[in-house]
Amino acid sequence: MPAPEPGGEPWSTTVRRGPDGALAVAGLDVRDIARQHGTPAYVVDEADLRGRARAFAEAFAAAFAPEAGMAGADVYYAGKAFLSVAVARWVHEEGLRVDTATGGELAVAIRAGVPGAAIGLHGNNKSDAEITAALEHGVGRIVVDSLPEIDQVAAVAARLGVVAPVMVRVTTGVHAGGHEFIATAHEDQKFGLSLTSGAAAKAVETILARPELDLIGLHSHIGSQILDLAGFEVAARAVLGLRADVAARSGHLMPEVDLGGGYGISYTGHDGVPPTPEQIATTLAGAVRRACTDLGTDVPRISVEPGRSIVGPSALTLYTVGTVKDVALDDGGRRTYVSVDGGMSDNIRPALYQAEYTAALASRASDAEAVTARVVGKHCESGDIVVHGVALPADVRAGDLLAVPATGAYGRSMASNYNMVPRPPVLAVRDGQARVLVRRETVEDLLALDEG
Ligand SMILES: Cc1ncc(COP(=O)(O)O)c(C=O)c1O
Ligand SMILES: N[C@@H](CCCC[NH3+])C(=O)O
Repeated sequence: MPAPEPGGEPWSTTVRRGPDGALAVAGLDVRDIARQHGTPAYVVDEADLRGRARAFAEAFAAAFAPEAGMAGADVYYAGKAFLSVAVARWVHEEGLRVDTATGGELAVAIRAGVPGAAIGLHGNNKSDAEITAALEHGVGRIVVDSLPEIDQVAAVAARLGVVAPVMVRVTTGVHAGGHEFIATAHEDQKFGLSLTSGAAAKAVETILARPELDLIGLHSHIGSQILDLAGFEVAARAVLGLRADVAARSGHLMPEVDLGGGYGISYTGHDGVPPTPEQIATTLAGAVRRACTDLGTDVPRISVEPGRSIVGPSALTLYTVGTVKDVALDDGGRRTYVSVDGGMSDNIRPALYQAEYTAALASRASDAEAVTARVVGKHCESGDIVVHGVALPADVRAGDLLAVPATGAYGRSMASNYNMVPRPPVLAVRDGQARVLVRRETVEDLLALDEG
């Protein structure tokens, strides 16, 4: 199938085709972007990203307002999807907090000036150094992921003379998401503490007995790239049930519950309709309200941690076409292999999750007939595929620019230097101007790490 025309998903909101058929992002022609900054490049549509962040902030503020009988909500942008100083600043300016999963992500949020109270720290294997950095910066919450971590956080808090605000990450058994490696709440995996085995309740009890720790709530994250909201409702009911049980046993009604991230997006325009922030917020608010009524508890303050749904649709990757090769298929058909100047080092998702993307000729119009094309990278690996199958004009040739939309999440953040390929820059475009958020790596950067 061909890529849908810009003006709708999976393109970011300001992408358009100009009069001569070339794509522009926020009014800037992709040929100018390529001339000024080279390819491959991740091109972030700043207004689009800010708009998505704002839409989440507004939708959750409305659905969880005290006037709606709720106790408020916080939206944490999950930095693992993509984090840079500018992006952390933008999302914070738009009313979001920042969720970090490592000391590195925490350092970016701190560098961006995000106040500690607006930062959360996750991780299934946090180091003492990461916990220390988080507590020294006064983070609003550390999400505890295992029983040994309770002593670890308590020891660091005691050393620093602070009380650490913690949540317990609960696995609810709800399995959702695009791929097994992406789903995170079923039992047989490394994250969180099981609800059914009693490990989560044990963690709660242990934390309540530690004066160095303040148990602010429970956390559930069920997976990623989820289009159907039903799993979130089931998980919400499960964690709210545990919260009510704990209150009945100990008298401590935790003030907060985090329902995680994981909202799906459109990658190809043919892969289902993603929920809007309003749909997500109202669905979750309804589920929380109903569950708390049934359980006879007050509603908690709710938080969520979307990453992909904020940054994913906001960026495209711009590549230059190199070799084009026609191959015969066993069924008698033909496939055109279009090689681009990047590949699995800038987007590992097709190789890792069989993720589907689409692509469009970006630097010109063509009325050539369409051929079935596979867009591949330049790495020494036959699985180095950027787009498994897409209709492209038959005259696609070396020097053309190709755009792959919806690469803002888990592209640059999971990029590698496989084959000593330097990682592409991240450019932000706004009002016809591009600026570098993260510069292009050079071979010299890579050689600088090599001590000989
Ligand atoms: C704990 C946690 N929160 C938030 C996210 C963000 O997920 P997504 O980018 O799918 O919204 C993830 C990743 O799936 C996660 O593991
Ligand atoms: N990195 C994954 C999702 C995992 C999200 C983090 N828990 C992706 O590209 O889809």
